[in-house]
Amino acid sequence: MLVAEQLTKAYGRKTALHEASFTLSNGITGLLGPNGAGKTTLLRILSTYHQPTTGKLTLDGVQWSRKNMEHIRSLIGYLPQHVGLFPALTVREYLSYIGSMRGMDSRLVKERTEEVLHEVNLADKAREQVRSLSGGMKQRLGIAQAILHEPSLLLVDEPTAGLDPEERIRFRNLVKRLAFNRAVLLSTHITGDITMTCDRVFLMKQGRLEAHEHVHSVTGYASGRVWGLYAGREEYERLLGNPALFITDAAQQIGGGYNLRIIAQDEPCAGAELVQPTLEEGYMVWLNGN
Ligand SMILES: Nc1ncnc2c1ncn2[C@@H]1O[C@H](COP(=O)(O)OP(=O)(O)OP(=O)(O)O)[C@@H](O)[C@H]1O
Repeated sequence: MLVAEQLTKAYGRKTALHEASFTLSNGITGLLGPNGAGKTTLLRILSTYHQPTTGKLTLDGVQWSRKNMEHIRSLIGYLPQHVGLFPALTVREYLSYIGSMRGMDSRLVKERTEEVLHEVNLADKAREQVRSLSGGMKQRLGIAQAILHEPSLLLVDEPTAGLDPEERIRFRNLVKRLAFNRAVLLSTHITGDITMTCDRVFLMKQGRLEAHEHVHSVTGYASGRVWGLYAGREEYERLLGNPALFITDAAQQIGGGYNLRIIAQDEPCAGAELVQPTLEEGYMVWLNGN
């Protein structure tokens, strides 16, 4: 378990993270926030890449310090937004290289390489060059390098951006499986990834972190404010022009009309009915401070 107390990070005069306190236990915690909210800063601190300006971190009972950083690093796996994958190596060579760079025993590297190749479903690609892999396979190889040393904390930064739907689902299931016996922090802009995989959610805005024990409590921000309505083209256009409304979905129906979902304080027009909000709608209400 990771315990963070009052973590702050300043880049010169810019405070990118303000006194964040939270715990991470087994399972997946989603990290959601707009561009510039401080998500990558937080992940870089937790991956030991950056030092916090102030604050305290404890992982599996061990308090972080310069002296025990090597031990702490052995407990953490990190898949950054852009992972350097050495295109000319084969998949197996790449994992062996990462293992030896981490100072793992060579027999253990061999053993773990075969295990993780199966875990991420790349065993049949072991002899292929990294450059020949698809985007989704590269992301799975990124996860393989992150779990090679069996970390208890796995940090994943925007893993499914750019993946096709099948690879996205495959990736979600992989991370879900990995979270049975470790804590995973998953930063993403895709609310669907969080709804499908996460137990808890951290919301971040302007460097401030708000921890939610359940995805439902974020959804709750939009409770009583999301309206469903079937509208014809003209009415849809009229509603689009109303700045007090926020249309979150407009699925076109076979008859030519639209099934709209609208965030609004009050009934946006006659016939609209309150509907169950989604995580995305709860997040939008939270983000705009309503
Ligand atoms: N090395 C740095 N030096 C100065 N400011 C930085 C540095 N890294 C990040 N920042 C600033 O800190 C803030 C948080 O940035 P960060 O990259 O952590 O946000 P983010 O939530 O990950 O954004 P995105 O979703 O766009 O990746 C931003 O205002 C950014 O400009």
